[in-house]
Amino acid sequence: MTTGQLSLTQKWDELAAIKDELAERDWFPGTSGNLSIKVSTDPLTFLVTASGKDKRKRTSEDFLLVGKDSQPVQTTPLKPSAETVLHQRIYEQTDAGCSLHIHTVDNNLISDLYGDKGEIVFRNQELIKAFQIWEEDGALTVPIVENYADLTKLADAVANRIHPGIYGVLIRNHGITAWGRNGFEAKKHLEAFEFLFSYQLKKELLAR
Ligand SMILES: CSCCC(=O)C(=O)COP(=O)(O)O
Ligand SMILES: [Zn+2]
Repeated sequence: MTTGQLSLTQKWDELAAIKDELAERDWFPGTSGNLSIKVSTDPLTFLVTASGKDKRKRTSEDFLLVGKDSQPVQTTPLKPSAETVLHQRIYEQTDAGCSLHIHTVDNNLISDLYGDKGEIVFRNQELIKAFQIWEEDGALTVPIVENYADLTKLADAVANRIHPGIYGVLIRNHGITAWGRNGFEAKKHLEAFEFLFSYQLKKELLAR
């Protein structure tokens, strides 16, 4: 086995373990969601989930390796996730090593309730420290974009909202894509986002 193959196997196993953990949380309803992990930077290659699979199951066909143009690097019967181009743009614009996309009731509700504002901002929440925000008056912004059917347009909309300090973008009535420098950090960010969304929804319900 070459060093390249070893690294690919390690990345595969890392992404498979993350997929299992997110599945445990029931974060892949109806085959939704897609995950990726960067394998090389120059040229850009990353493992991404195959499209339309039940992401709760672990199989040898869960992921495939794609390149900069979101196309498979080798001939394969597998189709990359329909949303692979979003992962590609995130790797191109950030130092992300892993990108995670899930649909939950909480992230969909937040994306719709705050969609007209174009963002939701969290303050006075201990969990924003998961994003390295340590100041007492610190704030975490999560941009919200419309759910364009044209995936290139959607990827452009997401890419346009990526700036320093942004670690995830909500897609209205669709889901969230969150990233981090590696699998651990991407999952930490995703879990923190979902906690904050759930808190906000419960707070708003209690206030009614
Ligand atoms: C059934 S969910 C609709 C597609 C989607 O939004 C998604 O996250 C899953 O698409 P994929 O091609 O990655 O399976
Ligand atoms: Zn999706």
